[in-house]
Amino acid sequence: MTSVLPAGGVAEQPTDRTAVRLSGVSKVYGRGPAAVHALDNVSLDVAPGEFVCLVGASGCGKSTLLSLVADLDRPTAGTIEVAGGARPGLMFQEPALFPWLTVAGNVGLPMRLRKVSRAERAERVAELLRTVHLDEFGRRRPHQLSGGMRQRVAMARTLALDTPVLLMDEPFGALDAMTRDILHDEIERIWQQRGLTVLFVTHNVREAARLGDRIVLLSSRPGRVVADWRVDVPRPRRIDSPEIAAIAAQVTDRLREEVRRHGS
Ligand SMILES: Nc1ncnc2c1ncn2[C@@H]1O[C@H](COP(=O)(O)OP(=O)(O)OP(=O)(O)O)[C@@H](O)[C@H]1O
Repeated sequence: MTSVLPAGGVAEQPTDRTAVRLSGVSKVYGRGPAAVHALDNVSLDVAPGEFVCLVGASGCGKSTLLSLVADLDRPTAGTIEVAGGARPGLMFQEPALFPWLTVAGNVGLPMRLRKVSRAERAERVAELLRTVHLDEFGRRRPHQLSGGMRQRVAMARTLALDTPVLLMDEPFGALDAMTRDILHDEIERIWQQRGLTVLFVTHNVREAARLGDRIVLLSSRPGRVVADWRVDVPRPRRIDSPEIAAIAAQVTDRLREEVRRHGS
Protein backbone atom coordinates (compact mmCIF):
# COMPACT_ATOMS: atom_id res chain seq x y z
CA MET A 1 0.00 0.00 0.00
CA THR A 2 1.25 3.47 -0.74
CA SER A 3 0.03 6.89 0.15
CA VAL A 4 0.91 9.95 -1.85
CA LEU A 5 2.35 12.96 -0.08
CA PRO A 6 2.23 16.46 -1.49
CA ALA A 7 5.01 16.97 -4.04
CA GLY A 8 7.82 19.22 -2.95
CA GLY A 9 7.93 18.19 0.71
CA VAL A 10 7.70 20.91 3.34
CA ALA A 11 9.95 23.90 3.77
CA GLU A 12 9.11 25.16 7.22
CA GLN A 13 11.35 25.78 10.23
CA PRO A 14 13.74 22.89 10.95
CA THR A 15 12.57 20.66 13.79
CA ASP A 16 14.10 17.86 15.82
CA ARG A 17 12.29 15.54 13.47
CA THR A 18 14.41 16.49 10.47
CA ALA A 19 17.76 14.84 9.72
CA VAL A 20 18.24 16.43 6.30
CA ARG A 21 16.40 19.45 4.96
CA LEU A 22 16.64 20.94 1.50
CA SER A 23 14.78 24.23 1.10
CA GLY A 24 14.35 25.73 -2.36
CA VAL A 25 17.59 24.21 -3.64
CA SER A 26 18.65 24.99 -7.20
CA LYS A 27 21.90 24.13 -8.92
CA VAL A 28 23.16 25.58 -12.17
CA TYR A 29 26.48 24.40 -13.62
CA GLY A 30 28.34 26.97 -15.69
CA ARG A 31 27.09 30.32 -17.00
CA GLY A 32 25.45 31.91 -20.01
CA PRO A 33 24.04 29.88 -22.89
CA ALA A 34 26.07 26.81 -21.89
CA ALA A 35 24.64 26.77 -18.34
CA VAL A 36 23.11 23.46 -17.21
CA HIS A 37 20.14 23.76 -14.85
CA ALA A 38 20.53 20.55 -12.88
CA LEU A 39 18.12 21.18 -9.99
CA ASP A 40 15.28 23.64 -9.66
CA ASN A 41 13.74 24.68 -6.35
CA VAL A 42 13.96 21.29 -4.64
CA SER A 43 12.53 21.13 -1.12
CA LEU A 44 12.74 17.86 0.75
CA ASP A 45 12.68 16.83 4.40
CA VAL A 46 14.11 13.52 5.56
CA ALA A 47 13.23 12.43 9.10
CA PRO A 48 15.83 10.89 11.42
CA GLY A 49 15.99 7.15 10.80
CA GLU A 50 14.13 7.40 7.52
CA PHE A 51 15.21 5.52 4.37
CA VAL A 52 14.42 7.70 1.36
CA CYS A 53 15.01 6.52 -2.21
CA LEU A 54 15.45 9.06 -5.00
CA VAL A 55 14.50 8.01 -8.51
CA GLY A 56 14.28 9.89 -11.79
CA ALA A 57 15.30 9.85 -15.43
CA SER A 58 18.97 9.81 -16.32
CA GLY A 59 20.59 13.20 -15.84
CA CYS A 60 17.77 14.65 -13.73
CA GLY A 61 20.15 15.74 -10.97
CA LYS A 62 20.07 12.87 -8.46
CA SER A 63 23.85 12.71 -8.02
CA THR A 64 23.99 16.50 -7.93
CA LEU A 65 21.52 16.49 -5.06
CA LEU A 66 23.63 13.98 -3.10
CA SER A 67 26.84 15.92 -3.73
CA LEU A 68 25.19 19.06 -2.37
CA VAL A 69 23.97 17.26 0.76
CA ALA A 70 27.49 15.80 1.15
CA ASP A 71 28.82 19.37 1.01
CA LEU A 72 31.06 18.51 -1.95
CA ASP A 73 29.51 21.40 -3.88
CA ARG A 74 27.40 24.48 -3.14
CA PRO A 75 23.82 25.08 -4.30
CA THR A 76 23.23 28.07 -6.59
CA ALA A 77 20.17 28.94 -4.49
CA GLY A 78 18.45 27.57 -1.41
CA THR A 79 19.74 25.98 1.77
CA ILE A 80 20.69 22.50 2.94
CA GLU A 81 20.73 21.53 6.58
CA VAL A 82 22.03 18.28 8.03
CA ALA A 83 21.11 17.67 11.68
CA GLY A 84 24.03 18.12 14.03
CA GLY A 85 26.09 19.61 11.20
CA ALA A 86 27.81 16.23 10.72
CA ARG A 87 29.17 15.53 7.25
CA PRO A 88 27.27 12.53 5.85
CA GLY A 89 28.96 9.35 4.67
CA LEU A 90 28.92 8.80 0.92
CA MET A 91 28.94 5.56 -1.08
CA PHE A 92 29.08 5.17 -4.86
CA GLN A 93 28.61 2.45 -7.46
CA GLU A 94 32.39 2.06 -7.51
CA PRO A 95 33.74 0.94 -4.12
CA ALA A 96 36.82 3.18 -4.64
CA LEU A 97 39.08 1.14 -2.36
CA PHE A 98 42.83 1.68 -2.19
CA PRO A 99 44.31 -1.41 -3.88
CA TRP A 100 47.57 -1.26 -1.92
CA LEU A 101 45.77 -1.40 1.45
CA THR A 102 44.28 -4.53 2.99
CA VAL A 103 40.54 -4.74 3.65
CA ALA A 104 41.19 -3.81 7.29
CA GLY A 105 43.45 -0.95 6.18
CA ASN A 106 40.73 0.43 3.91
CA VAL A 107 38.05 0.20 6.59
CA GLY A 108 40.33 1.76 9.21
CA LEU A 109 41.47 4.63 7.00
CA PRO A 110 38.86 7.21 8.11
CA MET A 111 39.86 6.51 11.72
CA ARG A 112 43.57 6.70 10.91
CA LEU A 113 42.95 10.11 9.38
CA ARG A 114 41.13 11.13 12.57
CA LYS A 115 44.17 9.93 14.56
CA VAL A 116 42.26 7.21 16.39
CA SER A 117 44.77 5.04 18.29
CA ARG A 118 45.97 1.81 16.69
CA ALA A 119 44.39 -0.37 19.42
CA GLU A 120 40.99 1.31 19.23
CA ARG A 121 41.14 1.22 15.44
CA ALA A 122 41.83 -2.52 15.41
CA GLU A 123 38.87 -3.12 17.71
CA ARG A 124 36.51 -0.92 15.67
CA VAL A 125 37.68 -2.41 12.34
CA ALA A 126 37.04 -5.93 13.67
CA GLU A 127 33.56 -4.87 14.77
CA LEU A 128 32.81 -3.22 11.41
CA LEU A 129 34.03 -6.27 9.48
CA ARG A 130 31.73 -8.43 11.60
CA THR A 131 28.89 -6.03 10.81
CA VAL A 132 29.34 -6.54 7.07
CA HIS A 133 30.11 -10.27 7.49
CA LEU A 134 33.72 -10.02 6.34
CA ASP A 135 35.45 -10.91 9.61
CA GLU A 136 37.60 -13.52 7.86
CA PHE A 137 38.83 -11.16 5.15
CA GLY A 138 40.63 -8.34 6.95
CA ARG A 139 44.06 -9.31 5.58
CA ARG A 140 42.98 -9.67 1.96
CA ARG A 141 43.50 -7.02 -0.71
CA PRO A 142 40.57 -5.61 -2.68
CA HIS A 143 41.49 -7.50 -5.90
CA GLN A 144 41.06 -10.79 -4.04
CA LEU A 145 37.39 -10.06 -3.35
CA SER A 146 34.19 -10.30 -5.41
CA GLY A 147 32.32 -7.14 -6.43
CA GLY A 148 29.74 -7.67 -3.67
CA MET A 149 32.45 -8.13 -1.06
CA ARG A 150 34.20 -4.97 -2.21
CA GLN A 151 30.95 -3.04 -1.76
CA ARG A 152 30.68 -4.48 1.77
CA VAL A 153 34.17 -3.14 2.47
CA ALA A 154 33.09 0.27 1.13
CA MET A 155 30.04 0.09 3.40
CA ALA A 156 32.19 -0.72 6.45
CA ARG A 157 34.55 2.14 5.58
CA THR A 158 31.58 4.55 5.34
CA LEU A 159 30.25 3.28 8.68
CA ALA A 160 33.70 3.96 10.18
CA LEU A 161 32.94 7.65 9.79
CA ASP A 162 30.36 7.24 12.58
CA THR A 163 27.97 9.53 10.81
CA PRO A 164 24.20 9.18 11.33
CA VAL A 165 23.42 10.13 7.71
CA LEU A 166 24.35 7.89 4.78
CA LEU A 167 24.19 9.03 1.16
CA MET A 168 24.26 6.19 -1.36
CA ASP A 169 24.56 6.79 -5.11
CA GLU A 170 23.57 3.60 -6.99
CA PRO A 171 25.73 1.56 -4.59
CA PHE A 172 24.54 -1.80 -5.95
CA GLY A 173 24.09 -0.75 -9.60
CA ALA A 174 27.05 -2.77 -10.88
CA LEU A 175 26.21 -6.00 -9.05
CA ASP A 176 24.32 -9.07 -10.26
CA ALA A 177 20.73 -9.52 -9.07
CA MET A 178 21.48 -12.18 -6.45
CA THR A 179 24.35 -10.24 -4.85
CA ARG A 180 22.21 -7.11 -4.88
CA ASP A 181 19.38 -8.98 -3.19
CA ILE A 182 21.71 -10.12 -0.39
CA LEU A 183 23.13 -6.60 0.02
CA HIS A 184 19.58 -5.20 0.28
CA ASP A 185 19.11 -7.40 3.34
CA GLU A 186 22.48 -6.25 4.69
CA ILE A 187 21.92 -2.54 4.29
CA GLU A 188 18.41 -2.85 5.73
CA ARG A 189 19.77 -4.67 8.79
CA ILE A 190 22.59 -2.15 9.33
CA TRP A 191 20.23 0.80 8.81
CA GLN A 192 17.81 -0.60 11.40
CA GLN A 193 20.47 -1.63 13.93
CA ARG A 194 22.24 1.74 13.79
CA GLY A 195 19.20 3.96 13.37
CA LEU A 196 20.77 5.58 10.30
CA THR A 197 19.13 8.09 8.00
CA VAL A 198 19.63 7.05 4.38
CA LEU A 199 19.26 8.96 1.13
CA PHE A 200 19.61 6.37 -1.64
CA VAL A 201 19.77 7.10 -5.38
CA THR A 202 18.76 4.37 -7.79
CA HIS A 203 17.56 3.82 -11.36
CA ASN A 204 15.90 0.63 -10.24
CA VAL A 205 12.35 1.33 -9.04
CA ARG A 206 11.97 -2.18 -7.61
CA GLU A 207 15.06 -1.59 -5.52
CA ALA A 208 13.54 1.71 -4.35
CA ALA A 209 10.30 -0.03 -3.35
CA ARG A 210 12.24 -2.87 -1.66
CA LEU A 211 14.31 -0.50 0.48
CA GLY A 212 12.56 2.82 0.90
CA ASP A 213 10.23 4.15 3.56
CA ARG A 214 9.60 6.76 0.88
CA ILE A 215 10.27 7.07 -2.82
CA VAL A 216 10.86 10.56 -4.16
CA LEU A 217 10.62 11.09 -7.91
CA LEU A 218 12.56 13.90 -9.56
CA SER A 219 11.44 15.36 -12.87
CA SER A 220 13.69 15.35 -15.92
CA ARG A 221 16.25 18.15 -15.96
CA PRO A 222 16.02 20.47 -14.20
CA GLY A 223 15.20 18.11 -11.35
CA ARG A 224 12.16 19.02 -9.26
CA VAL A 225 10.29 16.84 -6.78
CA VAL A 226 7.21 15.69 -8.69
CA ALA A 227 5.98 12.80 -6.54
CA ASP A 228 6.62 11.43 -3.08
CA TRP A 229 5.27 7.99 -2.13
CA ARG A 230 5.24 6.44 1.31
CA VAL A 231 5.91 2.69 1.12
CA ASP A 232 3.87 1.01 3.83
CA VAL A 233 4.88 -2.59 3.07
CA PRO A 234 6.05 -4.24 6.32
CA ARG A 235 9.67 -5.37 6.63
CA PRO A 236 11.32 -7.73 5.95
CA ARG A 237 10.36 -7.27 2.30
CA ARG A 238 11.10 -9.29 -0.80
CA ILE A 239 11.93 -7.60 -4.07
CA ASP A 240 9.88 -10.21 -5.96
CA SER A 241 6.75 -9.87 -3.81
CA PRO A 242 3.48 -8.71 -5.43
CA GLU A 243 3.29 -5.67 -3.08
CA ILE A 244 6.72 -4.43 -4.14
CA ALA A 245 5.91 -5.12 -7.80
CA ALA A 246 2.68 -3.09 -7.50
CA ILE A 247 4.48 -0.07 -6.03
CA ALA A 248 7.28 -0.33 -8.60
CA ALA A 249 4.65 -0.36 -11.38
CA GLN A 250 3.03 2.78 -9.98
CA VAL A 251 6.38 4.59 -9.78
CA THR A 252 7.41 3.37 -13.25
CA ASP A 253 4.16 4.68 -14.77
CA ARG A 254 4.77 8.11 -13.26
CA LEU A 255 8.42 8.04 -14.33
CA ARG A 256 7.43 7.12 -17.91
CA GLU A 257 4.97 10.01 -17.96
CA GLU A 258 7.76 12.32 -16.84
CA VAL A 259 10.23 11.05 -19.46
CA ARG A 260 7.56 11.33 -22.22
CA ARG A 261 6.68 14.86 -21.17
CA HIS A 262 10.31 15.85 -21.71
CA GLY A 263 10.57 14.00 -25.01
CA SER A 264 13.56 11.93 -23.88
N1 LIG B 1 30.31 19.32 -12.73
C1 LIG B 1 29.38 19.46 -13.69
N2 LIG B 1 29.51 20.40 -14.64
C2 LIG B 1 28.59 20.57 -15.61
N3 LIG B 1 27.46 19.83 -15.71
C3 LIG B 1 27.27 18.88 -14.78
C4 LIG B 1 28.22 18.64 -13.74
N4 LIG B 1 27.75 17.61 -12.97
C5 LIG B 1 26.58 17.25 -13.51
N5 LIG B 1 26.29 18.00 -14.60
C6 LIG B 1 25.08 17.91 -15.43
O1 LIG B 1 23.97 18.13 -14.58
C7 LIG B 1 22.91 17.27 -14.95
C8 LIG B 1 22.52 16.42 -13.76
O2 LIG B 1 23.55 15.47 -13.54
P1 LIG B 1 23.51 14.36 -12.40
O3 LIG B 1 24.74 13.53 -12.54
O4 LIG B 1 23.26 15.01 -11.11
O5 LIG B 1 22.21 13.54 -12.82
P2 LIG B 1 21.75 12.07 -12.39
O6 LIG B 1 20.27 12.14 -12.25
O7 LIG B 1 22.53 11.60 -11.22
O8 LIG B 1 22.15 11.25 -13.69
P3 LIG B 1 22.30 9.66 -13.89
O9 LIG B 1 21.00 9.07 -13.47
O10 LIG B 1 22.54 9.52 -15.35
O11 LIG B 1 23.45 9.21 -13.04
C9 LIG B 1 23.38 16.47 -16.16
O12 LIG B 1 22.93 17.12 -17.32
C10 LIG B 1 24.89 16.54 -16.04
O13 LIG B 1 25.49 16.45 -17.32
